[in-house]
This record gives sequence, structure tokens and C-alpha cells, in this order.
Amino acid sequence: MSDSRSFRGRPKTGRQSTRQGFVPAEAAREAEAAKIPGLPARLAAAAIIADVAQGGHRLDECFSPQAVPSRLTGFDARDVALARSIATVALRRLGVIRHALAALLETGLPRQAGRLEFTLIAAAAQLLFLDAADHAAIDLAVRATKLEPKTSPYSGLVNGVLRNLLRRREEFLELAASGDFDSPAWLLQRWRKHYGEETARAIAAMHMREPPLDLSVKSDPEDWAERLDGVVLPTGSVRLRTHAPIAELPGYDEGEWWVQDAAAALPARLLAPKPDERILDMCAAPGGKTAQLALARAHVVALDRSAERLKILAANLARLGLRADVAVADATGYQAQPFDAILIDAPCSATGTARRHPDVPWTKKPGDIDALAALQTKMLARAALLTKAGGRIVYCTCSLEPEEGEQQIASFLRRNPDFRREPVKSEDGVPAEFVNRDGDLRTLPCYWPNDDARLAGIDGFFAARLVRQA
Ligand SMILES: C[S@@+](CC[C@H](N)C(=O)[O-])C[C@H]1O[C@@H](n2cnc3c(N)ncnc32)[C@H](O)[C@@H]1O
Repeated sequence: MSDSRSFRGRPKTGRQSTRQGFVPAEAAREAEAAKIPGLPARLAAAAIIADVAQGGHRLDECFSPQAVPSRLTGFDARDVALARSIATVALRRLGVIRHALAALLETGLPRQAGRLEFTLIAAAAQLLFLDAADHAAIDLAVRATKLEPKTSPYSGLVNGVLRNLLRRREEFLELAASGDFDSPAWLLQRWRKHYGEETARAIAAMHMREPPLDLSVKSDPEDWAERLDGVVLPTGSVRLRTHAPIAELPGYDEGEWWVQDAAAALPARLLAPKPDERILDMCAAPGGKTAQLALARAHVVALDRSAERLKILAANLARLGLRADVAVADATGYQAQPFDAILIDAPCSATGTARRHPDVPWTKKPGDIDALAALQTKMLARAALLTKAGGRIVYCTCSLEPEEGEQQIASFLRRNPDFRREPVKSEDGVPAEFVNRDGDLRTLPCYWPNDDARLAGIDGFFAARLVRQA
């Protein structure tokens, strides 16, 4: 482990003396932490949980090489993986972990205790849900607490709380199994209202599970399923039983497949792209759906507001040997000759992807849904202007919230009498259970139950197909 490892972003609390002279206290703490195996990964995990739960950052963003602040500078792959697994499970089970800690901290968390809460959360995640050795989880949490001037007075408290957690582990695991704590109440309430009590509970239960890895393959799904130890799903995606590093799997370097949840693969299929059609992919990056359209040999304009994300799209298409024209622009003001077809994979609350992104329930706020729905309305309005007579639009979101799906389309059809809905049919290759009463696609994470937990579930998606009068 190198001394350059960092757990930056902490308050600077002055300078302290070393034999070499004066160095910032933070650097001295980093050097101290780096000497203790396993400690930097735990410190990083706690800092990242705070970045997400307190700072509103996305979890993926925290693990990207461009993360600011970077919590992982100088880490080897093993420590990155450890930090990721602690942070991921801590966020997936944040509700029950906080409940357990509240039960153990009779008078609550001390005020002015800096990141103490997140050190406790990271340690509790290990003790309750990971295979880490109990003594290491507790000992390293205590050491982490001692490193920081703000938290060091509480090292005894941390030790005591975590030992009590261990004693009452079975009780807390039973609570965890009930699934009553791990979704924020406002989201659970919404899902109850829209899908009923039983389905809302089933959705919340799926969010506690690690999702399977789904691939879209260029050709021959049966062959790839066999080679990669997977199964071919009824919709043609390949679902893997393993969670090996993606870039090490056969076919990755050759660009034979890309990672895409089975539900995310359906909207482009509903658009039914044909060779040489001009198609606008309105919110294209990082390019999963663009790849599907390009594979069908359509002329695709891949539009996105984010130049950074379009670079990722370009790299993905290059690996797959596919091409599209890339445009950086705000879709709501985009101007071009009308297209044969438009795919709008609109920015949304992403509550349908909480299995893959356990940060989503804790970073989204009720007001976000209205703000995103307003943006989606503008995108639909712009797409209507950019669609040829007789052309089609597929609008989709990975949200469970009707404001971003069903209600959005109902109001679009009221405002645009020259468009009609083209219902999803069995010929589209979509299972009947995924089609709602209006003929739109609606998947929920609890669909596709499977006795083998590694093969169960699907992201929550909505998609509607709209056709403009000829
Ligand atoms: C759900 S993601 C798209 C995922 C992508 N279609 C895929 O399958 O890989 C939404 C995208 O919309 C982009 N976006 C957000 N607001 C936008 C706007 N006003 N104009 C264009 N793109 C926008 C985001 O940068 C993001 O890449």
C-alpha cells in the first residue's frame, strides 16, 4: 500500500509537527492510515457514503476516475472493490442500518462529531451484510474514529455501539429481512398509491437485492449465453449468473455485446429501426440504445447535452464497431430536418433502477419528480416538431413514477391531436405482462421472479410508442 493514498475532503485542522518538519495534519493522517491494511478502503467507503447520503452525489460518480473529491487516489483494484462493496451495501440497506444505530445510540449521535455517523454506517454494513471479519470491522472503525480530531473523543462510543450491534445482530437481521426500512417513506407511499400495497412491498424487496448482469448481444444470444454461463431471456437479452469484471469476459474486446438491463433494451426495439432511416436518439449517452439503433443500420444522430458523456458513447460505439453522428446540444431547443423516428430516453428520477443504483432513493427528493417531468414535457414537444408526417416517437424513462410515464403521455396526446398511440403488441417481442391497459410498456423490478435470486427481476421502465399522422 503506498503512502500516497488519500482520504481527502476532511476539515483541515491545522498543522502538526513531524520529524521532517511541518506537514498538513490531513497528510499526516493519510500517511498514518495507509500503514494499516484495510483502513484506507474503509475510510473511503465512509466518505463516499457521506458524499452520497449527505452531499447528494451519485454513487457511480464517486467511483469514476474524475471524482471530485477523489476518495480513491492511489488505491489498488482490491481496495477499490472493497470500498465499493461496503458503500453499495450500506446504501442499499441504509434505512435498516440507520434504524439499528438509532436503537443502539440511546441519546442519538453526538453533535459536532464530524463523519462519525458514516464511520458507524460503514462498519454496520460490514457486520450485518458482508463477509468481513467482525473484529476487523470494529477495530478499523475505532481506528478511523481515532484518526480525526473531531471524532477521536468518541472511539469508546464507536467500540461500544458496534459490539452491541454484534450482540443484537440476529434481531437486526430479522428486521432487515422484513424490508420495512430500506426505502424512504415518501417513495414507498407513492408506490403503494400507484401499484398497491403488495406490489409496493415486492418492489422494495427487489431493491435490497444485487441485480443480475444483462447483456445485449450483436448476434447469436444462445451461443453467448452458453459461453458466458448465462440464460437467454424471453426478450432476447442474455442474463449472466456470474459477476466477473466485465472487461475480462469473452467477447468484450471484440465488441460482441454491451451491458444493458433487459428492460432498457425494449424501447429501441419498440421503435423498430430500419436500415437507412434517419433516427434521432435525443438523450443518447452513454449509448446503449444508440448501439441498438446503429446495429439495425439506421443513420443515427446521437444527441446529448453532456459532451463528457458523449465521449463515453463514442468509446462504446468504437468498441462495438458501430457508428452514429454525435451532436452536443440541449434537446429542448434542438433544430434539424424532421426525422423518420425519434427515441427520447429522457432524464428522469431513475427510481426504476434502484437495484443497480442504490443511491437513487437517498439522493432524489419529491420536488425532483415535478422538475424532471417539466423537462420531459419540453422534450416531447420538441420531438413532436422534429418528427416527419407518418414518423414515430418512442418515449421512455427508467422511472416508476407515473408523472414521468403514463401521465406524461396522456397529456402529450391531449396536446397533440396529430399523434396517436401505437400500442405495444406481442409481435414486438414484449411479454404481455409488461404491457399496461393503455398499451404502453410498464415493467416493475419485481417482474420475472426466479427461485435463483441471481436471475430475478428487471429494471422499472415505462415506454410509449407514438405515431404522427401521415
Ligand atoms: C437516461 S440517460 C440516457 C441513456 C442512454 N439513452 C442509453 O441508453 O445509454 C439521459 C441522458 O439525457 C441527457 N440529458 C439531460 N438533459 C438533457 C437535455 N436538456 N438535452 C439533451 N440531453 C439531455 C443526460 O446527459 C443523459 O445522458
